[in-house]
Amino acid sequence: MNNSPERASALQQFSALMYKQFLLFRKNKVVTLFRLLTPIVVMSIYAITYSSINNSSNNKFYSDQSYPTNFADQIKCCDHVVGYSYNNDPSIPDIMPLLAKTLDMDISNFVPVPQFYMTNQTGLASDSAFNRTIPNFFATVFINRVNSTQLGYNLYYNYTTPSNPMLIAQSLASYNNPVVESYAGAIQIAVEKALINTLAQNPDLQLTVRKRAAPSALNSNNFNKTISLMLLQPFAALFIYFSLTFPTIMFLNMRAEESQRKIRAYLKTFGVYDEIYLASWLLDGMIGGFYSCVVLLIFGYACPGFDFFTKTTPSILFVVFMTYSFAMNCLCLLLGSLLSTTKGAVIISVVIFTLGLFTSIATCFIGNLIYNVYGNKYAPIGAIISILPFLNINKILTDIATGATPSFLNNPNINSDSSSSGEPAPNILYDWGNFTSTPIYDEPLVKGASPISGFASLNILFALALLFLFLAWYLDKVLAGPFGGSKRFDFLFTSDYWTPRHIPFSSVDQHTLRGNINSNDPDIAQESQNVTLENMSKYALIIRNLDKEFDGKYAVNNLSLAAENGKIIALLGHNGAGKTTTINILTNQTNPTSGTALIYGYDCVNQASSIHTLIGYTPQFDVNWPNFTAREHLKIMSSIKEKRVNLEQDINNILKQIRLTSVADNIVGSYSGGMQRRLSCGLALIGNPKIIILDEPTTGVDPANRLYLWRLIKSMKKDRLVLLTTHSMEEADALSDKIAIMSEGRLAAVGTPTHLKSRFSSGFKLHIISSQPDQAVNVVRHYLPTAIFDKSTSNTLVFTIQDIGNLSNFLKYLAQDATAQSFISDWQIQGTTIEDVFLKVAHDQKKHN
Ligand SMILES: Nc1ncnc2c1ncn2[C@@H]1O[C@H](COP(=O)(O)OP(=O)(O)OP(=O)(O)O)[C@@H](O)[C@H]1O
Repeated sequence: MNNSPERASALQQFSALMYKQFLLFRKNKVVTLFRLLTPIVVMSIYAITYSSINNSSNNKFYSDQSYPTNFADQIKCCDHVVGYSYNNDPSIPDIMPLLAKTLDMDISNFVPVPQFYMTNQTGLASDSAFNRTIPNFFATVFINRVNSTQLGYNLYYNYTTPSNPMLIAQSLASYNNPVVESYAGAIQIAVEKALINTLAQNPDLQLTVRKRAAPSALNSNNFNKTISLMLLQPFAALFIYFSLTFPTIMFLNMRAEESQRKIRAYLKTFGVYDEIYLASWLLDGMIGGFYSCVVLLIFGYACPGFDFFTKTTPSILFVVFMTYSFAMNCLCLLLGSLLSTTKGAVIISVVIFTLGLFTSIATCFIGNLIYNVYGNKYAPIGAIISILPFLNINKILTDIATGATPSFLNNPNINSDSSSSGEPAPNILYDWGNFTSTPIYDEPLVKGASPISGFASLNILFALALLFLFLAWYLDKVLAGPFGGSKRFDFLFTSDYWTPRHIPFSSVDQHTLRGNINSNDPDIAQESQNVTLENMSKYALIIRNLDKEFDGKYAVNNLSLAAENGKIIALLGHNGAGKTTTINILTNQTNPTSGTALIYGYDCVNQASSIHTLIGYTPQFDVNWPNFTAREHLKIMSSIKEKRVNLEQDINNILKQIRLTSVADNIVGSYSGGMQRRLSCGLALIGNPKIIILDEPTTGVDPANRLYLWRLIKSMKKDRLVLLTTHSMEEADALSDKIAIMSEGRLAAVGTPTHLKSRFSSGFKLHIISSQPDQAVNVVRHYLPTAIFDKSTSNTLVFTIQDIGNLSNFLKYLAQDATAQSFISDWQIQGTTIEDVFLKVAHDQKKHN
């Protein structure tokens, strides 16, 4: 074919498919938001949780609360408010008035308690302050002189004071009642002031007291670190798993949706390279993976509490995250080749995610106990973990977490050493050396196991990713799609795959003609003879002895057919007659069991790449992306199909032909059924194909749109062959130059509409509407004695007239005789229709079988 369009290059197809991925990203807002926001939201939750736990260790209460002063009024529950006791140092009694003054209280509220409690403070705490077996105090102060320059004191207070309603309410609120403690804090400060004034021997000495975090075990140097380690070690890996896995699950659903909408199969008819199709999805997934990886690293290094990141060599994390993303994307592509529905994808997604999540949670809690599954009696579990990426990642994350954030949960030695020695902790605890060695674990807990290094697990992950990718590619070619099977399962071992066979015309003639089942039918016998070498150049389409068997049943049975350029050929047949299967063979969506189909001399099986540029195809159903516009559809499909020169101009021409120019930039989901059908026909026009195949182009279309489509189809046949299937006999009659009727996969009749009508003509049909049917029958019998009475419905009578010899006399009678007009109100004579031919052929076939 000199003027056949040039197939699009792999690069052009790739950029067209990436444009499609970009549109999916831009237009599927919900999925895109999930993919973009998941890592941000998940890591934010971690960071917020971390900082709130971390901040809670700073003592909020002591740092910003101001203390009350008028104690006497407020602590009415207590008889004496403050009890005190002191040893015999004479200066100590002077402290109490100072104390009362600072607290703005009457000295009568200060009551001495027996010396006994001074030596048995535990007893005092329980008896006085808590059980109140002695007069009711809010607080009790014990003061004693340690030496000439030091005064010591103890303060006990009661935070369950019951008789004051205010305090009851407060004490119910919490054990460490902050309000009660604020009074105690005020008393403490007052005691400190009084002691200092006493020691300084200056009662007027002004002191400013700053409240700082209370000395507490909670504020030891180690605490923040311990909390963060406790938190990080068990849960950081879980958050990372979630951030990396969830977006790939969304990715799987997008890919499955393309199969469900049959877009994948449709793209094949445009000649898309399978490898390019997979590559476009893979790149999309990897961009998503890279994005998640960057978000994780930004959070890890920018937010406090991510020792998992800051103590690990960054390149390890980058490589791990990207490899996992690669493996998951490849797994999703494999599942995408296996699954044909989004429902299936959702079910698989839930299983994957739940399994991975449980494993992640389990590894967070059991820590390095997970290593028990390597090399001892649990080894089969280890093998399963290794071959499923969403489980394997949890093992790798545990390797890193154990090394980078050694908490006491997993590795008490490392933790306690670094905190108590006072030496600064090293910046990186987990480097490539650690990553390539056996992970750190507790010997007693991991007995008899030999855990593989994180790097070894990563290698397994990578190798599996490659295997998944290969299987995705292989199954995409081999598995039965919506139009039947594609390649043989052993196609890789056939020479045709590696060195495609170009069938020369001459070889076709050497095929032995098999006797057609209807070979005694002259038209069919002639059709079989047409497909010979001499006639080969005359025909655009040659189908010769074509068979397609599904599970032992022939969908196409020994079909031979030829059609010329510049014509419309209609394939008719009942449901299941084999029309669509024939089309699927011609469009290289399924392989024939035997036989040959040639389009302009190119073999539909072995020269698929040429076939795809020669044909334009409209499937039985509208295949489209509902969120894309007509212009976007045409742009993508054009760039996939042929080498582009004037893309915009060609698109505008097609839009004009299918009358969608004014709505070209509206999304296809908003189109009516007729408009979508027009777009499907427009997609068949892409690349000025030499043969256009339309599978039921007007099914479900309203009369106005159907008329328009008829005009379009008629205009399509200029300089090309149009092959259409239809269930509308009227359509076949109006449009086609040749009709082939199929029955049970076989050719049952073939010829021009006129030829078929005359060959299968059963005569003319006479329809009479009469108020006196009996009289009408008598009149017909009189004028047309050979007419056969077919049927009567209500007052309509139908006759078949084979001998038209006396017809003119009868017509004269009907037109001129007044009596005739008195009981025959209307009449019509109709020639044989294609519907009559079809029914006759079907009837004959039934008889024959
Ligand atoms: N992938 C397949 N697997 C098994 N059987 C199939 C497959 N595709 C088609 N068939 C069978 O082959 C026969 C022909 O089907 P085909 O779809 O070609 O008929 P058709 O003439 O196009 O029917 P319709 O007018 O309903 O579209 C039917 O019996 C059908 O069930």
